[in-house]
Amino acid sequence: MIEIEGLQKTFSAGDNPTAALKDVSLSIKQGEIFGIIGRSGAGKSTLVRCINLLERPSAGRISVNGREISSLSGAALREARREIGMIFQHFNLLSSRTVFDNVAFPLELAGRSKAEIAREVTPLLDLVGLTDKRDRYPSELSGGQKQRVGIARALASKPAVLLCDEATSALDPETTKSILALLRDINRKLGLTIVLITHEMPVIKEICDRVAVLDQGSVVEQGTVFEIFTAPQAEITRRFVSDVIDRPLPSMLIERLQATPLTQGNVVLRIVFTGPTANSPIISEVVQRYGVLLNILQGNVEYIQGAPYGNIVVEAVGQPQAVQEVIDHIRDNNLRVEVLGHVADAHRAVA
Ligand SMILES: Nc1ncnc2c1ncn2[C@@H]1O[C@H](COP(=O)(O)OP(=O)(O)OP(=O)(O)O)[C@@H](O)[C@H]1O
Repeated sequence: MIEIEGLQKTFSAGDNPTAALKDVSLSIKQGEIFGIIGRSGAGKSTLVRCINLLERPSAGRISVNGREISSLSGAALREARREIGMIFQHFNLLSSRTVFDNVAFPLELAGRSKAEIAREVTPLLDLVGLTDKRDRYPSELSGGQKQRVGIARALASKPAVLLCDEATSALDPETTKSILALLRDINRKLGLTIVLITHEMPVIKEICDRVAVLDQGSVVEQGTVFEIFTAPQAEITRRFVSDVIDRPLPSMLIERLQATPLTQGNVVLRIVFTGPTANSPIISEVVQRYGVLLNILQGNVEYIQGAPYGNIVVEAVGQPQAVQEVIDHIRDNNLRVEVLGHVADAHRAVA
């Protein structure tokens, strides 16, 4: 649905040009929800604005729904833009127009008759759950309701693609969830391709199918949301992911944790179970086979795209040789295991 090849964007303000995008290539499939995550200044807004040509690329090619848009201008560009809806962090509604008239606005611009407009707008208000607010003004709506108007307005032109520029960043967590659920619903009902940019990993985890990580104008990593969460490669991706799924270690454990082995001590391990390994009975297996006790200090299971991701921290009580065999055994079974440190054996940790 969207093909981006070698996209570059340099802003030349004064003597210091800023390379906002450096050779970005992405391929976004029809019907998927594709997330683009990055820190502030990574180039996310510039990228999404290039997709509908609100910004002109300095180099590279962008095609949307089979049409190369990077070379279009005038009427051809306006026509191509109708295929690309957009919603914004601050909604960008017209304050002097009612909910109905905001949603009707793009249809009025396209010269549609009053009867046609009423026929199109009414089901859209129903879709976003705002039928009872049709005659209200934006100032009378909550943030979540305003974003619902923004979504209905974007859908009025029947776009093939919906671009979401930090669409939930101004909303509280509960409203964010309801807007994300609405976007997922629209994606499924209409088969709409959605590109969502955010700096919030929980948003990616909640609804995206695939994700690209943007850092300093370059895509440093991309993959399915499950791949990115369970096996992040780039350092920045690891940080984004650990903010969401690695619970901080309990302070009582951090205080006891030492970097080097102790003569009378035990090893603290983090074991990560993903996908098919999440249900394997590895803990009871190693306890029986190697005679090492695993005292669970912390544990949780997350569900990412419906697949389990388990993460437990254990204190391994046993002979060093046997503990090493446990680590090797866990690795041989394709689970991730990491030595977090060592603790004295005298007290048992409580999490
Ligand atoms: N119109 C502009 N003129 C000059 N520089 C710009 C312009 N727009 C963006 N930039 C620069 O391009 C870089 C990328 O900015 P961009 O807004 O795309 O980042 P972002 O990832 O969306 O950040 P944020 O999450 O803070 O919105 C930044 O260094 C920014 O200062």
